[in-house]
Amino acid sequence: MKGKYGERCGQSNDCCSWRKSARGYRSGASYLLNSTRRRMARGKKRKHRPAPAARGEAGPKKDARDRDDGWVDSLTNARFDAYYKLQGIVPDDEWETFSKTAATPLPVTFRLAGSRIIGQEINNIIREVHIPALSGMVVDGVQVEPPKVIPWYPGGLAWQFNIEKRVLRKSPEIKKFHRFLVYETENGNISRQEAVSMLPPLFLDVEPHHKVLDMCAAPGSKTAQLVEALHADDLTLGSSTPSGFIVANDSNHKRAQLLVHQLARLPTPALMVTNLDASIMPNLLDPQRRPIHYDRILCDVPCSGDGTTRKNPGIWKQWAPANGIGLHGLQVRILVRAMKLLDHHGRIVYSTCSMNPMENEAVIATVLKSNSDFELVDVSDRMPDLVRRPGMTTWKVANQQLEVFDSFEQYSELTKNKSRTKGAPLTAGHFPPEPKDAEALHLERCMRVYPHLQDTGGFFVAVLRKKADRIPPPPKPANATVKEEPASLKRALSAEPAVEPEAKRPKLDAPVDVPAEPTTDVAGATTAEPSAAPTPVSSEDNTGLLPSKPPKEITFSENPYTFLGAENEVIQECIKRLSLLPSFPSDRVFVRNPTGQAARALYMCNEQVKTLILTNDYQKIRLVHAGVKILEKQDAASFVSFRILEDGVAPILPFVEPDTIFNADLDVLKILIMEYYPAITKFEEPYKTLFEKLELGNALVRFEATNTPDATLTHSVILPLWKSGVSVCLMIDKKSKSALSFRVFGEDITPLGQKLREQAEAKAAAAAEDGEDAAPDVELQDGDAEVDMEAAVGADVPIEGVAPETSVNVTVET
Ligand SMILES: C[S@@+](CC[C@H](N)C(=O)[O-])C[C@H]1O[C@@H](n2cnc3c(N)ncnc32)[C@H](O)[C@@H]1O
Repeated sequence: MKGKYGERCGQSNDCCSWRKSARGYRSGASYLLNSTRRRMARGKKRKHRPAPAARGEAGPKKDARDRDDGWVDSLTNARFDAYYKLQGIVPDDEWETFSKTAATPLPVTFRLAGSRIIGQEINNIIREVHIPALSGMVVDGVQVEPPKVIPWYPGGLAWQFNIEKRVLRKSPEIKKFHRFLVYETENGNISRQEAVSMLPPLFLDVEPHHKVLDMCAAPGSKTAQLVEALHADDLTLGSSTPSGFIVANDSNHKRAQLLVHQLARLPTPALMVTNLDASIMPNLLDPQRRPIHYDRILCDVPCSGDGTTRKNPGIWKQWAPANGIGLHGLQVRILVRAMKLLDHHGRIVYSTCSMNPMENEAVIATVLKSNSDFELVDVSDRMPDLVRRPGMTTWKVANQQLEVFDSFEQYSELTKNKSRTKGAPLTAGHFPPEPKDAEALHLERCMRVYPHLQDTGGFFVAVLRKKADRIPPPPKPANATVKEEPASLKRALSAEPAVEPEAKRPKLDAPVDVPAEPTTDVAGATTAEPSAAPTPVSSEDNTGLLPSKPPKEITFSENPYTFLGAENEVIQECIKRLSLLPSFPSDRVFVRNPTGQAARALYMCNEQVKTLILTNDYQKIRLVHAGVKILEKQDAASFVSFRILEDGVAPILPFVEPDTIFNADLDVLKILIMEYYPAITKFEEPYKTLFEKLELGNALVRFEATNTPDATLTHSVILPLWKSGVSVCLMIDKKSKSALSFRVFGEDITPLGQKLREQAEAKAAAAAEDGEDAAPDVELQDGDAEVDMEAAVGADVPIEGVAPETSVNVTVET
């Protein structure tokens, strides 16, 4: 949140408020409104507190943006009000509701993620088990609203839930629902995401064969939706290999790593994660060294985030007109670069969580005026249940002091003798188009969503594509060499005239018409071996607000990507030991370490990602991740073998000799869930003998769909197992186990679940003895689940070095 505006967009849970816990980034799994309420309450307290001077204290050092004025008052900001009233973003008679809603906490929203089968199953559990249990409930005299389906989200797969911690503490049914949500979120089957943030990927219409670029992707909630769309044909996520791919990019290295971490919940061989400045995103090359053009590009750009005040009350304090003005330049450059990278028949979705026309329509108008090949797509017939307002066709341009300028010429005239104007300087691009131009641009085709329309955050979405009559006929057969782009093209978006004359461009705003172009050739390495020194990605500050400082992160120290090849002896060994079919795509398996040896983990990617890795220098494209980890070396006491990781089951399954997968029943599953390493003697026949006869090492076990009085498995699942001398171990992540346990047995019967229950019971008993109300159940909030589970597992030393892995998701047989 601190510092760069480019990183501050306020998409809260799915974006900037993912906080770092002791072990890493918190997962955002809290389903309570308490933290927001707490912050808001703190804001309210401050409001009534006398000023430090009045209390005889030295006041805090003031932030540069609220130094001058007294515009800010906890959950309101008079300048925000004045600015948006000036813009007339809502009719006068709606202002009150708009502004009140923008200052109240946001309801919790989530969507079913991952695969169709599991998504549907979990949705059914919500509908059939939890909604009835939560309906008609009254806590402390207050009627509790059960979760509601978000009406515009396809398939009824997204929900909204308004619940306070106070209420949760008092109701076992809500506690149970809360825990269910936490587990399924940890497991990647539910994504807690702000409702409006779900919109851009829906309008992008990604299909499994598409080449997709997500330019500003971290922390990745929208990329996750794109991954799901790419795998739309799968019943289980990852059970097919899409022919398309996704390049997910973020210029902030830490956030790019966070993106990798988040996307591990949705393992796909079709993913690449890069760490580049999107405004100068280099071309990836195909094997003929032609630039790749994408079918779909998402530009969810860094923004001031003033649509997220309901989740980030801090925005009230920081809000100032200069924020949007300063970001405009970077936003234009990112979108211009996207237009350059788009395939003729492709589409771009541009989005912000800001309501400011400077960051929205002014950006769209600027890029459309500079490139008449593009147009806004009319999507008004899509998602009819989504209440929205059309884009603004004109707006007011005001500086930090809310002085309004009629035109860029007037502004230039008034400021020409001033060596420095206060706040970010204005450019011609900030001003609305002439009415006649505005009509041709169809800015009304943009979409605006305001908080009060359907109890959400504020959001902006625009869909762009090339005009049909500007799409050139298909090219002649490709020439093997790439023609160097003429210098003029390197400087400008296209042959279109510049947006504004160079002389008029204020120095602090990066030029919109001359986006810094990368060199076309980023190729070079044909293997994963490093071939070039790390290249700085940008000399610009990525906030777009201030003159550039040297970028902090110019080094790149990722391991190379080395494809092993079918002849590799480790691959041969894996094929033999894991009973893989001859069709197993050995040529798409790679390792990531400096030596190129199959030392620990093996990864798999699809054909397209492989080609891109081999054709482009991974260092120059700053490739931080690709594909999915499928196999990992397991050092057992008597032998060393690779085992199939949980994430690897779906991609490997089509290549496993079917007869080697054995069936077991839910009693077996129960034992495998209740204990980490149950002794073989604990199983009834015929499984005891079956496990005894099983070869040491990796195995796959199938549990068929079953309905018994105590347990329900709605679809068949295949899970990895490890057989050691005297025990067997279900090799799935502890969170996956808990979630599976909840789904099948109705409660968490894992060792950790048992421990948490005992703790809760002990607390309740102690409280009862002291004559207090029953203590709350152990709560799993942001990050807590991870830490608790880790602690519990730490006590359970694995037999023969078999450690539960950290990946997620169960695999469904298709
Ligand atoms: C609005 S957030 C993206 C949210 C993301 N799409 C999601 O749904 O989770 C904007 C992101 O842009 C990144 N960013 C800022 N400047 C950038 C640039 N020049 N190029 C690429 N990414 C940039 C920030 O690090 C931040 O993660």
